Amino acid sequence: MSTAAPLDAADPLAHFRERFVGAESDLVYFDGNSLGRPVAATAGRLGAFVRDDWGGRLIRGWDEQWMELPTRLGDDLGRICLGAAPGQTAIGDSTTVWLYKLIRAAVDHVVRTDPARTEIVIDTDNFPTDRYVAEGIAAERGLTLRWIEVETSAGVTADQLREAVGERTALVVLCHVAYRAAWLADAPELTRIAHDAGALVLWDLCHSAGSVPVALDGWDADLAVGCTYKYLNGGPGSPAFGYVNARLQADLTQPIQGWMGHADPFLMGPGYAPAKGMRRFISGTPPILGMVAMQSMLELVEEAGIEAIRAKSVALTSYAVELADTTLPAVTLASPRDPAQRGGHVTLHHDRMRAVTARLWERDVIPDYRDPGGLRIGLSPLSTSFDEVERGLEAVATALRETS
Ligand SMILES: Cc1ncc(COP(=O)(O)O)c(C=O)c1O
Ligand SMILES: Nc1c(O)cccc1C(=O)C[C@H](N)C(=O)O
Repeated sequence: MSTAAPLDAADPLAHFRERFVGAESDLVYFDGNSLGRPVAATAGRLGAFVRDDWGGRLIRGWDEQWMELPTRLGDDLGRICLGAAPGQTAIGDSTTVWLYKLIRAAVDHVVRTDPARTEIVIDTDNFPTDRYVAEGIAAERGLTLRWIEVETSAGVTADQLREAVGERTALVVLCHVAYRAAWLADAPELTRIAHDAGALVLWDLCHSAGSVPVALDGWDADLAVGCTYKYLNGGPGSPAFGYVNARLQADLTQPIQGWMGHADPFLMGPGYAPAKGMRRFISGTPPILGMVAMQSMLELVEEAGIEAIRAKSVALTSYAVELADTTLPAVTLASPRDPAQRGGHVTLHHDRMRAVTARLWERDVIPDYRDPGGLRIGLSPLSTSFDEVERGLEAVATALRETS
């Protein structure tokens, strides 16, 4: 007997599902934490943009609205998902490029004011691009990386960070939700620890923006980055966002000083002079087309409310854990059992999960696989039903049996 049906019947957000492309099909989508489904309204919105804005306004669109879109939409994102007051968030580039710009800007500022601060603290299970960018900047600026060793099923704890930071620390780079195990960091506490040591902290919000409430101003975070193609459903390669706390903006110089970050881009004068505020962190022409789709999702997130979205996310991941416990005895949970320590996905471990994932994809059940032996179940709260979770875990049980 289905245990999902009463959960779907009682779910106050269940009706949002029909507002996504493909939700009517039998496909089970467990990868909303890698690429969110399109919002149905996006097709019309893109068509209207091509016809009316791009096609109708042509280059006038820049003066009329596009120049301001990176910061206007950034403010919307800040209000709806990030707990960030206006003037601190901008959209553009990729997460990787934002990481480069903001890490470089931060360490240069700290080293300028205190040359003894020559270390970037980062954990071994941080997302590869974060680690690689930090390595590159350390080599470029003669800094050292101090690694916090983290198990693949956990994240950085307060004790670990306290031990790692000190008088040498310039910057701490952390993920709010770990990409492998979904460990949810205690961001306010970890931010406080970094600040007590005199360091700045950068939060990677890729796996939390749109799924887990974030309070950048409340945490007193310094910097943050994140993508918009996961829980913000902006589409493949949609532009990322960067946040710089207002109290730091005037002190930071970002390294890609392009014309769009200039105080007066159309002056086209001889030297670079950075714009005031968040605009100085923009480099080249903003990717306007790439910002169209995420607007549909931001509207849905605002309508549902990020706290209600988190409540559904906790219910979905808890249901997945419960089904795994009862129907997959050979599988171990690689994510925190306590929902307060878990983000929006659940990782189940078994040595055969790579083969299981391949089988599932052939059957229109789409999780993803991350070494070592992790089947990742990403549950996008507005587009995922409990029924989908139940059918997906039944398919995992079948595939595990077949591969034994
Ligand atoms: C935590 C985290 N940081 C960064 C990225 C990727 O950055 P980019 O969009 O630049 O590829 C991802 C996912 O791809 C991620 O999960
Ligand atoms: N960004 C991705 C891509 O361009 C291709 C394939 C997957 C991705 C992802 O988003 C992976 C994801 N960030 C992860 O947590 O593993």
